[in-house]
Amino acid sequence: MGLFDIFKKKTPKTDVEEKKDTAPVAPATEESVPESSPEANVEEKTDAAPVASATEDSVSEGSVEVTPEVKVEGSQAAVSETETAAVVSPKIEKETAKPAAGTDLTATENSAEIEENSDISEKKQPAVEATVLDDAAEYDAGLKKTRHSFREKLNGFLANFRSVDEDFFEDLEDLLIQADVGYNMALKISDALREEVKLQNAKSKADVAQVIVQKMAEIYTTENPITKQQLNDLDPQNLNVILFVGVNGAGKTTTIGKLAARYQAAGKKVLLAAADTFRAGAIEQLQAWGSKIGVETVAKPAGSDPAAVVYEALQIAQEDYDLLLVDTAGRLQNNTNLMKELEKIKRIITRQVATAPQEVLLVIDATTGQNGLVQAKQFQKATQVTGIVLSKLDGSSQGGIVLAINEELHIPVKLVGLGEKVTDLRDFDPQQYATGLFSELLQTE
Ligand SMILES: Nc1nc2c(ncn2[C@@H]2O[C@H](COP(=O)(O)OP(=O)(O)OP(=O)(O)O)[C@@H](O)[C@H]2O)c(=O)[nH]1
Repeated sequence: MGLFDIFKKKTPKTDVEEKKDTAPVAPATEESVPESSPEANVEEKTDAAPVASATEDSVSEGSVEVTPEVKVEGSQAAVSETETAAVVSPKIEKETAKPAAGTDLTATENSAEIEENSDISEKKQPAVEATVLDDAAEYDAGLKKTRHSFREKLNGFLANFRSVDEDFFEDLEDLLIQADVGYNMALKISDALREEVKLQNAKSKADVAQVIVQKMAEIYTTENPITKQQLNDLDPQNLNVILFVGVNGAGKTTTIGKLAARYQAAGKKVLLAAADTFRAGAIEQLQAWGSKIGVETVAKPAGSDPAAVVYEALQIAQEDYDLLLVDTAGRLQNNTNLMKELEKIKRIITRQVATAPQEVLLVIDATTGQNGLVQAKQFQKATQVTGIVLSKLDGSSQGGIVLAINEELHIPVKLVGLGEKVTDLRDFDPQQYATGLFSELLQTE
């Protein structure tokens, strides 16, 4: 089979409009520091080793209210005036939540108020409406911008072509760096191309162009250890938890919505936890996604301790759910606080369910280029990321980021976001990715 055989017949493309999240970020005040929240005072009954922060040992508070039918009451917990209940929205039909063994949960008065203030719980659950493209068509459409940008760069590069000499390879390295593959990867590709050009005795501009594109496609599909790595299968014995981390606006909430819809369509019972209590509007955004796809969301008011949200969500999820997806803050007062908070959330999850989180997914915005790699290294230290979600590939003009991630982070890209619709999430498939990037170039050369 020749290299060209990997390129299948192209399918019609769709344009995807890029939209930026403009929600304001809460001011970085002491009062808004979740770790210093006065809310937590129900003790976790656990044998686990003590942990750093005071609130971590007392993460749960107040009551868990499953709107509106089920109200779980406990009695022993002391509840301060500032405590608030977690709400689960949208409305659910059957009783699902009972306190986990050893956890005391007390009803509070202001849970009703939260419910009243939440327009989310009043919303209907419309069916998911997006048209589903097949994977190849989705990759093709989603990578349109990247493809065009690479073609332009390549054409610009080839316009100056005279002969295959040292200058040629230096310029080629620049081209690859501009395409975001990273410096080391650019050198590797350039070396591989040196060999290939010699091997194929490519001398004319057209021949050389063909070799470049062929080799690039090959690097994505065969030569590079980019393997098709999907999300771990759900564990049927234990609650599955996927923790989402990443900077503000990377696409965490959107990815959670898309992934929840996917699992739900596969017959899994999914619960969302709104643990980004820091950014104004983040909770409502997740609830809106939940409402849209008919999946319940556990939330507390803005400024609550995120660990408490996760704790209560775990209690509910352990009773009756297959999967809990946890949204986290992308920004706190500073990076140290953020990383500490993520570590704490992760420890709480593992303490409740020893096998969880089964996945820690770092969402990287493909349009942020090499900055994404710097962020990734920080998150990796705090949470041992198991996979990357590369969001907004449809809005990126530099497709090389996939190679850079592979080369520098050694964390598999597991999912890609190819648009804003609920169906615009795909398992990362290097072959379809390469096809989406280079097919047109090969056809037109
Ligand atoms: N075009 C495109 N837009 C996306 C994609 N994924 C997310 N977005 C958009 O990116 C913006 C930010 O996404 P969010 O999901 O809110 O990002 P976040 O990481 O949860 O942000 P914070 O809550 O601020 O931490 C939104 O406008 C999304 O619609 C994608 O794959 N393609």
